[in-house]
Amino acid sequence: MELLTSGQWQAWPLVQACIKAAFLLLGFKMGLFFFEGYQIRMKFRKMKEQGIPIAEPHSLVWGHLKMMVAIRAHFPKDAHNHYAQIYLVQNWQKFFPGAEERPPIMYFDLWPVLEPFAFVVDPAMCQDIVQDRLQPRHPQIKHLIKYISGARNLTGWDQPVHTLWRSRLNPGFSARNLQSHIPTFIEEVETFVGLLKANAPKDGAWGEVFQLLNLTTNMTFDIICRVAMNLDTNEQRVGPTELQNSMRTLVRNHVIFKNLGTLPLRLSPSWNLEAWRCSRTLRRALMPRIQEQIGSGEQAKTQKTVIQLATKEISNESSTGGNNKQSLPLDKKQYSEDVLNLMKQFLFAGHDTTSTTITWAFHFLAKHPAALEQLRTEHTTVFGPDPSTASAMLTANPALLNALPYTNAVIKEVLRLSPLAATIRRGSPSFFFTHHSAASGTTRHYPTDGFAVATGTAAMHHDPALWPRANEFIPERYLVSEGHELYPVKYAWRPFEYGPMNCIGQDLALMELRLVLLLTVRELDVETAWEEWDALQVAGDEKPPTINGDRAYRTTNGLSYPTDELPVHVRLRNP
Ligand code: HEM
Repeated sequence: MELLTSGQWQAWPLVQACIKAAFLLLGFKMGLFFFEGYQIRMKFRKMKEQGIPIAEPHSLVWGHLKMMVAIRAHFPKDAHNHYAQIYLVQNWQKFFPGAEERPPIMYFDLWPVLEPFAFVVDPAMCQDIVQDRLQPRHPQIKHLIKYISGARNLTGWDQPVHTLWRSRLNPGFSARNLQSHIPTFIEEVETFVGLLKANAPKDGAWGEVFQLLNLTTNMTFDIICRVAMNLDTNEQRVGPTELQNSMRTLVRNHVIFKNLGTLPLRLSPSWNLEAWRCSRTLRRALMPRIQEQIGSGEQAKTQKTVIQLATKEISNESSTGGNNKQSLPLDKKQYSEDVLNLMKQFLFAGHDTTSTTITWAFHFLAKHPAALEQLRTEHTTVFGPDPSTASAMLTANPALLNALPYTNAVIKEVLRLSPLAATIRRGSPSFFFTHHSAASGTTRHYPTDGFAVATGTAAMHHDPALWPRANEFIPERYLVSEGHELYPVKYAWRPFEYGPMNCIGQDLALMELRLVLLLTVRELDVETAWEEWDALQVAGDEKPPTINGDRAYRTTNGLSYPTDELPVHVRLRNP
């Protein structure tokens, strides 16, 4: 007993010292944390003193946090942050009193929630950072995909590894290879049209309301699985499979920034377990097919998959000794792991994006009957009056899909008004933007050191200085000649970004969109059906939220799903 007491007594100073050290360490860390915050606030002050436009109000305590909260209060809680960007660019005079023109960059001090952000809203300056003086992606954008695809993927790699992998993967996404997949596209889109028709009564009346995003997602998932690795999961008929469920769980819950707000999630064991479980399901479903496809690199004669073509590129690199391509020594196990990560990235980027855009296309067309009529007229002119012959004509002559200028213009306008993504690049001490102001005749340098530099695509796409009648749906913008007031400013349209890290899947997405419109709009009317939908929801006194009077707005769900995944009803046009 005595021994125990004396043992406790001896240990006590050590325990005390440890507690003291822990408190000291915590205090030191807290000190560093607040010092970092103070430095950031002061940096903004200094920039303002140097004449760089800084949005107001900027306070020493809150930075721009209060301003952002006030802007967000204009919109429903689940509205995408694109609306805050658009609000800023359309009301810039409020935030930059005294400025002669809309600043080309908007700097935001959101510490401690996010690191300092620089939103570039000038198309030429965006080009500078993504193309002319290409800067690497910022860790935040790499973090977005981390829980789906790890660190080794096209978003994770910097130069020169990125360049090498792009050259291996580009053939699979080339227009030529995609054309060879036209029969696959047609088959999947016809299934989609069949499922839409199943929701339309035979007598030409409107059918029951349903959520369109579910059908578009199944279709785009089927297409990307087949094009990338010849995997036919048949989500449209038998889905959602475990594979798609796991991918959708990851997209819904695990595509997050690394910031203070997401810290509780990132520390949560159940959240991490969910990510791990989904990744395990994806590996089990995809790896056997990947290994099979790597082994059959040379075999497929027509309709080559992305994996087969990448493997072929690699064998060409080895046979030419890797020459000027900075080829990496190929470790087969590592190669399969890299391909797995890439396939997960393609499945993610290749289904959610296009499916969301398709829902927006139907939304805008339903609201603009004149544009819808013109679209139908173009399809009839090119493919003849009988809609049921379009698929056969296209199979015989895939180039017809490129002969639809109005359809293209509609898709471009949909992507302008509802862009999905942008890029974030790393700022650096040596990278300054230079901008000449036509209003003041002055040239100014804008710093990027310590900033996450984002292209403000949603803001630019709605900027009245770049797009006359910016909020209106006008496909004709892309059809007028240079000199016309609607003629687009160069590089102002950037839904797929530009430069060596632009969207690898843009041709695939555009083909899917064209084909869906071609095979749908002459067969069916697709209309949003909010009244029916709202009547089915749990009744409450609160009126459902809207933006600019519209029930359909971009939400924070997925990449920017429309509200309630766009409830629609459909009817046959030729019952
Ligand atoms: C409407 C549809 C789509 C939109 C709006 C879109 C948009 C974008 C944007 C803006 C980027 C650039 C991000 C950055 O620079 O950080 C990007 C990159 C990427 N997209 Fe898409 N995308 C679409 C469809 C697709 C499809 C169908 C695929 C198919 C696999 C795909 C795969 C990718 C990949 C892999 C990257 C990274 C490219 C690289 O780093 O080299 N996307 N996309």
